[in-house]
Amino acid sequence: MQQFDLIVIGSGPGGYRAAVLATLRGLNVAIIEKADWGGCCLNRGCVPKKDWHHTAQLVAHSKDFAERGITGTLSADIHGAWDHQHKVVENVRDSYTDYMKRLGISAFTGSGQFVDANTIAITNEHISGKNIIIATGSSPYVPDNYPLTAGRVLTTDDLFDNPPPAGKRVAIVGSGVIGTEFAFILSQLGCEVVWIANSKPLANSQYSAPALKILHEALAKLDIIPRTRSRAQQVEVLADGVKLSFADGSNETVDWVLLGSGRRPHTEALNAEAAGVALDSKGYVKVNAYLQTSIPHIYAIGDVANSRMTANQALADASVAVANILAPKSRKQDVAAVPELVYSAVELGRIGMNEDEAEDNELEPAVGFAAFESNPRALGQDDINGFVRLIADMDSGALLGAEVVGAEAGEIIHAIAQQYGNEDALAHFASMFYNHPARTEEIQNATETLANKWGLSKQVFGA
Ligand SMILES: Cc1cc2nc3c(=O)[nH]c(=O)nc-3n(C[C@H](O)[C@H](O)[C@H](O)COP(=O)(O)OP(=O)(O)OC[C@H]3O[C@@H](n4cnc5c(N)ncnc54)[C@H](O)[C@@H]3O)c2cc1C
Ligand SMILES: NC(=O)c1ccc[n+]([C@@H]2O[C@H](COP(=O)([O-])OP(=O)(O)OC[C@H]3O[C@@H](n4cnc5c(N)ncnc54)[C@H](O)[C@@H]3O)[C@@H](O)[C@H]2O)c1
Repeated sequence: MQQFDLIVIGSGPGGYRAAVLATLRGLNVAIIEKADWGGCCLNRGCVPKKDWHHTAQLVAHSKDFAERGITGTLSADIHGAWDHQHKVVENVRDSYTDYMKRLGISAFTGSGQFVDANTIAITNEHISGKNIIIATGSSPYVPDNYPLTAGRVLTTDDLFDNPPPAGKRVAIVGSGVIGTEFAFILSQLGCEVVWIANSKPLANSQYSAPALKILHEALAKLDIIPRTRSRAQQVEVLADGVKLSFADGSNETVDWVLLGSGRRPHTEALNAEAAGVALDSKGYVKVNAYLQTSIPHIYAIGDVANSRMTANQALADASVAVANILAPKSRKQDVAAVPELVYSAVELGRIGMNEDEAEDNELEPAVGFAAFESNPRALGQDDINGFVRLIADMDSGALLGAEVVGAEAGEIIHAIAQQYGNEDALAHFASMFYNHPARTEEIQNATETLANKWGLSKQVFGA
């Protein structure tokens, strides 16, 4: 039986990152994948979604092209967009597998199953590990009344696994992150979107009221048919479409349905009980602050262990787990320090606490604010929606959290994330040198409002 310092089960962002990092730090590593290398994020999540988001943005921005002296009309084709993301995904997957090979990581194809706390069975063989990381991700949740049907009722996994179905009228179900992102994306890719949502977009998120206002206004300008505060009671797959019936007697007939109804941790066929690994009541693998499961040398990371199901979290978890394998209990997970992003009609990013959480922690939040509406870069891009908002503690001047709304929020957030947790974050934002004109300059402007309007001059500019 082959012996390894570390066996990683699952090759999504969590598992892949853990395997690479552990190898770079000198461990002898095996990784097991039962489906596509790269997991949900690469094959059916972040990577193809961002490819489509870019296409959707090009279409959305083209409405302002005439003002820039660019003439002609643009139209989008979801099938062409699907082909594009497919090529990008294949390209990234090749580079992932090639890098693992070059690093000498032992890659096993098949389903990994615990035999005991150190042994994993894969199809016809057993391997043994001193440490094991469970990184088996999540699967889409399909409500009972939605009959999954090829070409008619789809999860996002189905949408990226096969070319899109025929027909332009699409019902999107759910107002969480997937619903909010795909309502925008599909509406720009030539679909007629009927959005079936129980609440307003991202109503259950930590984003502030000003952030949600900008998002809701931007979505309201699109040709989306909203069915807010409604849930389909009955869903019938017909020969030529899908009929959704509602409690008030009304109905909608569409060509196909896309579900954004949540995801569930994936532990199916893992046989976790053979190793003594405990799950919680919702099916997540139970972990402590060091990401150890109930068996100390077995760790769990990413979607399978954390209800904050993002690639960013899985990547962060991988660093924490590997640090603790190398030096036991040396690094705690800090969920608040991991940025979260949403890619819709506007980009939204956040990190740390919002004002409510700050108050719940008996802190007094001060808000530094700078909008993109007068930012020269944003004006030149015809895209002035959004702002940078910094939440600081009135007493200490510590940076408690931040929000970036608008174009490139997913890049700008890094300048803030880099300083999150540093005592002198505000002084750093005020004194660092910026590229001009750039959207990131609004971090400096927001910091200066903390000095001017909230009396944090000493913390921002020094004595
Ligand atoms: C449509 C969509 C868009 C998204 N966009 C973003 C985004 O923009 N930003 C972001 O941060 N997050 C995004 N996410 C979330 C992100 O994809 C997940 O949080 C992330 O992939 C979780 O990583 P993971 O490593 O925990 O698991 P996964 O990526 O789910 O990978 C787990 C892997 O383990 C394998 N596996 C499972 N069981 C076994 C077993 N027993 N043996 C062997 N292999 C096994 C699976 O086949 C899978 O490949 C998106 C998700 C979706 C669905
Ligand atoms: N940008 C990102 O980081 C990103 C992008 C996409 C997905 N994800 C992650 O993937 C996971 C899944 O996303 P999601 O949007 O599907 O989940 P979600 O939990 O954010 O939203 C689920 C939605 O489905 C609705 N819903 C639940 N049960 C239903 C039912 N029976 N009938 C109708 N509607 C129902 C809920 O009301 C809610 O609106 C999330 O954890 C999310 O964080 C992250």
